[in-house]
Amino acid sequence: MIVGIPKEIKNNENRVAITPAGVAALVQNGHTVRIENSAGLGSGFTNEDYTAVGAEIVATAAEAWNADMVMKVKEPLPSEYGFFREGQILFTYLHLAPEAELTRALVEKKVVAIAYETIQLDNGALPLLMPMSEVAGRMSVQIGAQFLEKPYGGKGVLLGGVPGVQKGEVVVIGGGIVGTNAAKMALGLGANVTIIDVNADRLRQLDDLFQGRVQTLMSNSFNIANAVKKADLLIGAVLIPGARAPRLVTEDMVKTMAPGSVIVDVAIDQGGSIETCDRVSTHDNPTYERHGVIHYSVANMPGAVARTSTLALTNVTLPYAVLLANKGYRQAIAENRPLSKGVNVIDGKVTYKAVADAQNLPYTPLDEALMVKN
Ligand SMILES: NC(=O)C1=CN([C@@H]2O[C@H](COP(=O)(O)OP(=O)(O)OC[C@H]3O[C@@H](n4cnc5c(N)ncnc54)[C@H](O)[C@@H]3O)[C@@H](O)[C@H]2O)C=CC1
Ligand SMILES: CC(=O)C(=O)O
Repeated sequence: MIVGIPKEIKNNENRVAITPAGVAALVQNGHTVRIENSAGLGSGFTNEDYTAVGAEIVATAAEAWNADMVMKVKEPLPSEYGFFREGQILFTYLHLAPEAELTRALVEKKVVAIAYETIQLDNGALPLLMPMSEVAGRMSVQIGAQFLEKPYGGKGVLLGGVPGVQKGEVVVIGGGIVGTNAAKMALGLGANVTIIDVNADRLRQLDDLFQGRVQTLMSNSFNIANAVKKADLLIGAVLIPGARAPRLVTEDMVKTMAPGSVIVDVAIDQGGSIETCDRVSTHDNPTYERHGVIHYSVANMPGAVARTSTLALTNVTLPYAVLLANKGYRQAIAENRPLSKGVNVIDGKVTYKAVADAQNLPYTPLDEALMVKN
């Protein structure tokens, strides 16, 4: 199989979908890997690092997209839709729920669109989302701490306080991977931390994990309103896999926050969990203000720490890429249930229910979509 690796084009997206170790594994399995010129530089990998293990370097995006399987990091942008072709495997983060235009293009071009973020183990874990959620969760606190500083427009609060002075209040909504990693960092800085989740068992686990050093709260609008009011730093970290993020923090709640407080809505890639996070921001221009509160809603946070993120991401994507390349998508998804959950669009049909529901499109179960072709 020919595997294509285009250079990422999203704002400040410095990650790349494959490392030299990944190229070596695919080449050893008899595949051809085409990498767009300088695609790895943002993560510290040169063309020579790739050619040394058998990759071909191609000059243009069109040549990298001319492949049986295209591996990327972020969702394709409109300038890339023209490269799609029928039956091509696209293996990347897609976050289709808030992306009507991209979903339409994948359906129309009959791409086999496999989303990293919906590959799911039988225990519910999302193994290809997890490492980037670890990164973004950890980053959310360092970013929040920076924007709380006066020169960055914040209220001038040090999250850890100092002896004799109140600590900062960090409120995290969603106690999964992002939320847990945010809490670890916030506790490390010495802040007071509250985690809100809808899953009572998860709250129990978090209480055990942090040995009572975080305040856990059940997610409901009463508890959220009270917590948001006192937050110096509010972090949005909820997820319902594949679905548009639930809007849990209303504009009225944001109005109760003190001026110069900071919101980091990590869940913006699924449409955002805070009503006033009404746009996706970029690393170039990451913040905007609503009701005196600084809002940060960058959808590719890990792209800023690309070396760490590329290594962490490709550790988990490579085994699935090798499986897809060796067996072809039909056999690979028939044999591997977690991988089959990653299939969002196939043969012009939306096969992930939460995506179909979010887009008001017909939903076709994967078995049915595959049967039609047989
Ligand atoms: N902006 C960025 O650069 C990045 C964004 N993300 C995004 O961060 C979000 C969170 O990801 P993970 O932590 O990996 O997900 P996760 O599945 O590990 O955790 C989500 C948590 O949200 C909770 N939840 C669901 N509905 C809720 C509600 N109504 N109230 C309170 N809690 C609720 C769940 O019980 C779960 O504990 C996702 O949208 C993910 O795509 C992840 C990495 C990078
Ligand atoms: C998860 C995701 O969308 C990212 O790492 O950019």
